[in-house]
Amino acid sequence: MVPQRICTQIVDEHKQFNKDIPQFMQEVNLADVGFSYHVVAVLGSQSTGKSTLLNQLFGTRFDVMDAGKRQQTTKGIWLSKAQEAPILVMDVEGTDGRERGDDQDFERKSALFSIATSEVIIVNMWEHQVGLYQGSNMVLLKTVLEVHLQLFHSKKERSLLQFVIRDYIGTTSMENLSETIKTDLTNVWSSLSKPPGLEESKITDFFDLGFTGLPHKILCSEAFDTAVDSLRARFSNSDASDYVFDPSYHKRIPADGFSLYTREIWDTIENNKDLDLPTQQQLLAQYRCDEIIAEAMEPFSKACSILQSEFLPGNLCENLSTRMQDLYEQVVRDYDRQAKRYNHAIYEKKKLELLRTVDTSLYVFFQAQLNALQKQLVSSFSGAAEKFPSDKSFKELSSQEIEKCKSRMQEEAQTLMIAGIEWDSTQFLLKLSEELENASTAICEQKLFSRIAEMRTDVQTQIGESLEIALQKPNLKVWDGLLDELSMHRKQAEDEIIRVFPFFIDSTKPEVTQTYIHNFHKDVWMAFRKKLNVEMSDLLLQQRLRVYFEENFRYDADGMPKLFKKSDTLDLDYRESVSKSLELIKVLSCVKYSDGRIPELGFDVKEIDSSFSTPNDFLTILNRKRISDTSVNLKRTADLIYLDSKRSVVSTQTRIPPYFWALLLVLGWNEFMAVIRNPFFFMLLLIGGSSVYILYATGMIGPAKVLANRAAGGMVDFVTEKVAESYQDRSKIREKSYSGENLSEKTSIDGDVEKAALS
Ligand SMILES: Nc1nc2c(ncn2[C@@H]2O[C@H](COP(=O)(O)OP(=O)(O)OP(=O)(O)O)[C@@H](O)[C@H]2O)c(=O)[nH]1
Repeated sequence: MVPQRICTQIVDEHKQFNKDIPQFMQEVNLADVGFSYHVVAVLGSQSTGKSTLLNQLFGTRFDVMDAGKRQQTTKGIWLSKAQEAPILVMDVEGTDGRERGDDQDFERKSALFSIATSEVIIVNMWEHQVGLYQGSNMVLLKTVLEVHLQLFHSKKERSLLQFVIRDYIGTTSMENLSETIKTDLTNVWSSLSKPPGLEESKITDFFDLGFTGLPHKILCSEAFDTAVDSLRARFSNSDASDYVFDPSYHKRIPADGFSLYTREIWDTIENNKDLDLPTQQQLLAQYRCDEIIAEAMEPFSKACSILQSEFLPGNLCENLSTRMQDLYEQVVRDYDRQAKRYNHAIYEKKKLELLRTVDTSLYVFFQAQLNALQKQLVSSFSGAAEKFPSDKSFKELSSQEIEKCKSRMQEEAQTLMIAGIEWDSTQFLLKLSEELENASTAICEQKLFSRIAEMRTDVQTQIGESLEIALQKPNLKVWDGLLDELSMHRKQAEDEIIRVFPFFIDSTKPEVTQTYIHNFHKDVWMAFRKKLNVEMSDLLLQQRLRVYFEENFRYDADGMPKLFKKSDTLDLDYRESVSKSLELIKVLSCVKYSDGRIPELGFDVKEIDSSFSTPNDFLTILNRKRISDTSVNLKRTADLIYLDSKRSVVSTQTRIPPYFWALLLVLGWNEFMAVIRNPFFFMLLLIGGSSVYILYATGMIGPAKVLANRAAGGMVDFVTEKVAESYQDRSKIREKSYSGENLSEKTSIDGDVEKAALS
């Protein structure tokens, strides 16, 4: 354990203030006692037993002069703590010291310092000094009191001047001695130059005066001890009637500010400035309050950092309200505990500053929490709004949901409010409201758009299919049906929009609905027009025109294929079909009714393209050049088809003339009848016919033909070989017989070979 330091030099003999006083205050356990301490100082001539008295009175251990010498012991101002009471005791260098000669600067400054900082000033003097102007320190007191009066008149602080008469013999009563001192003091006081308004003031307006006599310490030691004991009781027993520490004497400087306060006073005295104690106290209060705020803010800032680290972006922090309240209360408690003792106005002012800082720090969390909540509420609102039933008013459901979200926000803001701080949550509510409205509008529009897009897709799909079907087999009234169908779909969609809109949009604004209908018409028409461009591409158009031409040229009204027997019929049909096809090109070139009416678009074509001046421009598919090109191409295609048909007619007429069939019947009549009448041939014909039919029915006619061809080929080879062999044999016989052959035999063989070969 560190031994308690008994005393320290608060101001050394070189007038330097000790910087270790705060540490000293800690060591003597006075740093945290607040106002519960007292300050006593002793003034008096050198070697008048001041230190001896203090040591015996308060249990201090100030240096005491060796009895054999007569020289100064106490240098500067020493500070110690009374052994059994929270009293700071200052032992001040004696006045009139020969060591300093005529330099009275230090004794004046130390005396001023003692009066400015102490509640009780013990003025130590020998009995024989009483009545002496110099010896009783009256000169010093005059100077000190004059300055004191200048400084204290506004504050009206009081102190006790406790005169201790040493070596009091008792021959002169204490009353007489005290009266003498009072008279001297009054004289001194009256001779002071007083500040304006204090001309009539008395010394007793500022000082209480006390007088005590102490017997000779060495000669009457017992009496001395008894007198000191009774004097000590006056310093320690707060219940005693003559207790010296009247509350009005206290300088109202908390113990933790004692060092700073006394240093400031010493600096001011040392620099010969006017000692403005109230200002000093305010400065001290400001300084200390700032220090206390810094101390209180340290744990607060740490706790805020921890809290901040727990604050994940977008997430709500649990128990935030309680934690903020705790932080707030803690920092205020920490501040109040120490700062409350200082100048009240400064304390209040600094507290406001502290609260502002705390407010700003905590407001960040308040803001973050409400922002996170806002995000969550907007997100949950969007989720709920997406699922709103489509048969109920979106606006109504949305308003209800928005109100719920706002109430939740209000509730949270209220919960986060800290007692002592007023935060305005209006802006958060407004922002939330705005975000929710935006989200609501966006979802509403998106739902509406998707509903309209659905309708548009339906219409486009249906009309697209119809268009494809119609153009696959076009006719001269191809647009009539399509336009009627388009008109019907548009009407249905329009009715649906009028039915659905009030669920989403304020029904009191019909112009909004009309805008949507208008746009819908435009979109459908544009999609229809786009589809037309695809379906009326050159390739598809040529194909379709060719089909149309062929339909007219090669098929009759019932859809049956025509059999051209005469060229003149073919020519007539060709001319008619070409004419119809050219007319179809004209019909297809522009989307309008067959009676020439232009369909109602429902919008201005300039909205689509400013180059369009009339609906006709928008509805025209084939311009004049395309009509011309398409007509030329069609003519070429038609010509080819015509030539093909013509060739077919000619070949049919030239290949098998009808008389051939008649001749065949006449010439082959007998053979035909012979086959019919002969059962064997008839059976053979029947079997052969059936076989051919079966082969035909089973699709084996092809393979059978191949087999037959191969078999026939093999047979021909075989017969050819045999005939060749036979010719070789006969040549040999001819060579042998040389003669004996006749012409008739040769002719007969040749005929056989030829037959065989032929067969
Ligand atoms: N006659 C007399 N002498 C005393 C008394 N008390 C102390 N002394 C003696 O006076 C001398 C000075 O005592 P200190 O207590 O050192 O006096 P001081 O006033 O503190 O001296 P400085 O600090 O040097 O001014 C010592 O030798 C003491 O023994 C007393 O009551 N009467």
